[in-house]
Amino acid sequence: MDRVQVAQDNLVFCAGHFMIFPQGSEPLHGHNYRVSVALEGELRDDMVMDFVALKRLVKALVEELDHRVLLPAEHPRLRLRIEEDQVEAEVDRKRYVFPLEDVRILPIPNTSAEWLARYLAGRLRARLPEGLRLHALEVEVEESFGQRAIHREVLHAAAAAS
Ligand SMILES: Nc1nc2c(c(=O)[nH]1)N=C([C@H](O)[C@H](O)COP(=O)(O)OP(=O)(O)OP(=O)(O)O)CN2
Repeated sequence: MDRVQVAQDNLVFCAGHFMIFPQGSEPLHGHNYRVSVALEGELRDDMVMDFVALKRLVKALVEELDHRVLLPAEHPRLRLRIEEDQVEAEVDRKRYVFPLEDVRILPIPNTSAEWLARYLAGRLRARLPEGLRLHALEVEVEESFGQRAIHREVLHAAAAAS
């Protein structure tokens, strides 16, 4: 089994967010997130996957999040209301209103680095080309220097065997 990894300087996104903790929510703030992706599997045409194609896929995913405010759709204390081109986000006693085009509403319960890594892994998995012989996929999201979450998925046996 072999492993490839892409972790280039351009696989970054600058985004605003706030974590919602049991005791309250953080102030809105931003990070320059860095993303890296690793794939493990058998060789096909002498590669696990072509770096060029993998970089292109990951870059497209991070660009969707770049320069946006990230809001988790699945947190039980966050109420999101979309009216025309505005999003109102209410958590506890805080209320924000953002232009809809400036936000990404994500299907996750919180915008922790862990959930962002899982979210990106799911998006990437759905876009991987057919026919790769992959065993595992790993996405790392670094929120700030030395502070990162890594999500690893063992891929379905059928995908690995194909
Ligand atoms: N396991 C996790 N812990 C925390 C996460 C996370 O995503 N996963 N996120 C946060 C906050 O979002 C926060 O932005 C990071 O907190 P903190 O390190 O305090 O903030 P800074 O990046 O500004 O770091 P300093 O060292 O204080 O400058 C918290 N925990």
